[in-house]
Amino acid sequence: MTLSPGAPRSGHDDSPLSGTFTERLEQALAEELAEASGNDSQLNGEPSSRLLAMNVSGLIERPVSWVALAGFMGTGKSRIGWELSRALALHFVDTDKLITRVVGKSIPEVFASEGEGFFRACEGEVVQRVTRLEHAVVSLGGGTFVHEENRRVLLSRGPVVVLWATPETILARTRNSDRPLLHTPDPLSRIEALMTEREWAYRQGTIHVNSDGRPSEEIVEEIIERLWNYQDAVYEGAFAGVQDSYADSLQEAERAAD
Ligand SMILES: Nc1ncnc2c1ncn2[C@@H]1O[C@H](COP(=O)(O)OP(=O)(O)OP(=O)(O)O)[C@@H](O)[C@H]1O
Ligand SMILES: O=C(O)C1=C[C@@H](O)[C@@H](O)[C@H](O)C1
Ligand SMILES: [Mg+2]
Repeated sequence: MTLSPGAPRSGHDDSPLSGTFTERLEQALAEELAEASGNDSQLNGEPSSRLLAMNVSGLIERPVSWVALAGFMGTGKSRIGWELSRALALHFVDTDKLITRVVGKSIPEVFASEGEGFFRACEGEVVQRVTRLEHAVVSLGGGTFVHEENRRVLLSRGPVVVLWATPETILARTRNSDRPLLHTPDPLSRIEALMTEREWAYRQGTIHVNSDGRPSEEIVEEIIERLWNYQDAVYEGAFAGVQDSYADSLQEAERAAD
């Protein structure tokens, strides 16, 4: 192992990056944000919906300025997250991509050479960092939200949208891909077993959206609508809280005057 999250790097490796994990993370994050903000080509030539958040008067109106996407592999976190970030005119960060940039290896290579534990430690560091960002859509890895501390940090930062799909859809979307946990002779059974193991954790998300058999634009639209509802509820709750404390202080003042 040439790099440990949170600790100085030792030895030599072939990555163009250098320094401690934290330094490399900062550099990778800067590169990632710069690349994503200047690059709409990930939409495969489709017109950018980047300005959807801008109303006729030119003001940006969005329900939230930070949101994370969680869920099982292949539910569409990376793709939908990117499209959502364009629609809300927010930065986009994909934690899997960020880790591969920091470590200088693909995810299967990291699993093979450093082990899954190392990858999970990287995820923990990255979660701590991306929850300090402003104006961002953060797409997580499939296992990130399963870890309790990650869940706690993410849910205290902002809404976490969980995408869902059936095992069959997940299999179709991840077939021939490089997800190391699905490198098995019977990936469908592996997906079903992992899903059963993890479902309770995904259920802790703020908003749940089905991604099965639906075009990405429809999913993005539903997420935005649900985020507006979420924001309304947050405001109403906060306003009710203000009203409650105002009523309490009035009662207190009345009692004091008696
Ligand atoms: N709504 C959709 N309809 C059709 N294909 C989709 C949809 N959403 C995602 N895909 C495709 O499915 C594949 C997997 O999607 P994506 O990489 O976004 O999943 P993910 O949730 O980020 O997976 P991982 O947890 O492994 O990172 C990609 O090829 C993507 O283009
Ligand atoms: O579900 C998981 O545990 C994973 C999902 C991917 O996003 C990657 O983070 C990695 O392949 C592990
Ligand atoms: Mg992804």
